[in-house]
Amino acid sequence: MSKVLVSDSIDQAGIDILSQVATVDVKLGLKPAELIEIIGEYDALMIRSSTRVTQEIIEAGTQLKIIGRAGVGVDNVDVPAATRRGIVVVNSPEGNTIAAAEHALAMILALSRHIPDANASVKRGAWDRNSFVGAEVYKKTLGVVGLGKIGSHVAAVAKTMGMKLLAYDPFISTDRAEQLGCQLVELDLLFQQADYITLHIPKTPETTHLINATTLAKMKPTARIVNCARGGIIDEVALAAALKAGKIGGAALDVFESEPLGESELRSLGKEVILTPHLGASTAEAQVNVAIDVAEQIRDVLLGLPARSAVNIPGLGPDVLEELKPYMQLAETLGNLVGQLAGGRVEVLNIRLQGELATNKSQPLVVAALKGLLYQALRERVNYVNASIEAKERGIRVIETRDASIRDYAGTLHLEATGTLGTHSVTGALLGEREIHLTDVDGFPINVPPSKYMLFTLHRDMPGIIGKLGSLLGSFNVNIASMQVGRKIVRGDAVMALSIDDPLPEGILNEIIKVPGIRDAYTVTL
Ligand SMILES: NC(=O)C1=CN([C@@H]2O[C@H](COP(=O)(O)OP(=O)(O)OC[C@H]3O[C@@H](n4cnc5c(N)ncnc54)[C@H](O)[C@@H]3O)[C@@H](O)[C@H]2O)C=CC1
Ligand SMILES: O=C(O)CCC(=O)C(=O)O
Repeated sequence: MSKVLVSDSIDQAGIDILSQVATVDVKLGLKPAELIEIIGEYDALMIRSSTRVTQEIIEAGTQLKIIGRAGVGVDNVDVPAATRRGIVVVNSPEGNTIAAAEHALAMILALSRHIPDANASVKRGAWDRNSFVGAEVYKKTLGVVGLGKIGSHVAAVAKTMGMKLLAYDPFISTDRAEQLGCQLVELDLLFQQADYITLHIPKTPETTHLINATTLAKMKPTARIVNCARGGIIDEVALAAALKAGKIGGAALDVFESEPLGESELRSLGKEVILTPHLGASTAEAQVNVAIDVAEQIRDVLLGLPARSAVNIPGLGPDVLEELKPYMQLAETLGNLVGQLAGGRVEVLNIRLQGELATNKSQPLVVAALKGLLYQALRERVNYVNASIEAKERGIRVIETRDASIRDYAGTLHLEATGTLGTHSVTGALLGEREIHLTDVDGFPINVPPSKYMLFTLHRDMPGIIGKLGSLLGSFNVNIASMQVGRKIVRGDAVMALSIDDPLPEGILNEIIKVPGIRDAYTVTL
């Protein structure tokens, strides 16, 4: 049975799902060295934001197949290191969207009405109504930086509170922003005009210290800034200095450059600063959502199925996956077949995506073809995560072409592999919605479903040759399940594709190519 380690606190709903397929160990608060010590025993690791999954931990996780982050941000996982090792990293892109958006909105209102400090003063026994005069958000301008899932929900709710909305997100269309009632503007304008600024962007090299002394200086002296996205997007030293100097009006932070927050000037500031300990996703509802979402994906991967929200498999979102699944199988089979026909070391793989596959959405098929191509060399070590990297490291040049104009099938895939032993090609299509068919081998038209064991010959189309090959195989006790010849002209060159019930016995290929008229023979196992 598989083993899963849960190293951060996860809702029981997730543990119950994992327990259907694995032994689950919940070990909270492990030190990095302790995690390194035990991770080698586990097939999967499930975390929230406290565990830092470093390259060292990933390298010690020799059995790891999947790392599941019960939340959105995977910045606590060394994703490139996991990708290199073929480990799938999954998250829950939507499970805590509402929770995080509501926390940001709560921060905006709490800052405006000084709720935390007013509450603390009453609890201390005071009744001070003068120190906590607030400001209304109605008709004020909210600047939303990052109009993704969380930013969009914040914008939608803020709109209903009567706020004017500005947004900055270079990857969002003006139409989408307008639908949300936001005016898309440049960042400088947003900084200059906003009364409230709320950050909903990932932490990347471009967004690190996006809020710094220079950008803070552009804001209104009354501006209040909220960060429920990621620590490090704000330069905390510069923020504390700006608040002290009255250059901005207030700040509410849920996330910090280093967590837990250590010594910080921010702690010493007054009611203009609100600090929460990374609570954005901490609602009962969100924790059930993310735990179920990620546990289901871990369960699926441990059962050999694909994950729906893998962050390190390019272009393989749930909708794409559903649509492409049968074609992924086709691409992988063709990759495996052409790799075996080519033999030797493949140097160039030409992939032609035809018909309905001639769109950019078909990119995962290229990865699937590479996975198939590398299967003979790497077996289970190659997967959708690392296939492209492995191909690159082996110096395989991948050339993709797209051609929308075919007639016989909705979509076909054509793979041509050139290696140290020559060039071979295969084409395949789906019959109905799922049945894989080979429609061409080395330029000869055929129409056969692939089978586990196959034999291909290149021969001269002449009387008696099929009988001779049949007798030879019979003398080696090889049972033929089906056979088809593909030729372009009568009595010219031809290809024979045979499905056989068992692997071809050792040495028989040499006998086959001695049959007069047969020029070459290849055996493959799919
Ligand atoms: N405090 C907490 O507990 C939680 C924090 N988060 C964090 O909230 C952030 C947003 O999450 P989602 O809305 O789910 O992500 P998302 O991916 O749906 O949206 C992010 C948006 O940021 C935009 N963006 C990327 N780079 C940008 C840049 N340089 N400038 C402006 N916009 C940029 C993207 O185009 C996208 O629209 C993430 O950092 C996530 O980790 C998420 C959940 C809980
Ligand atoms: O797991 C948590 O509570 C943190 C959530 C978070 O920051 C995220 O989902 O990106």
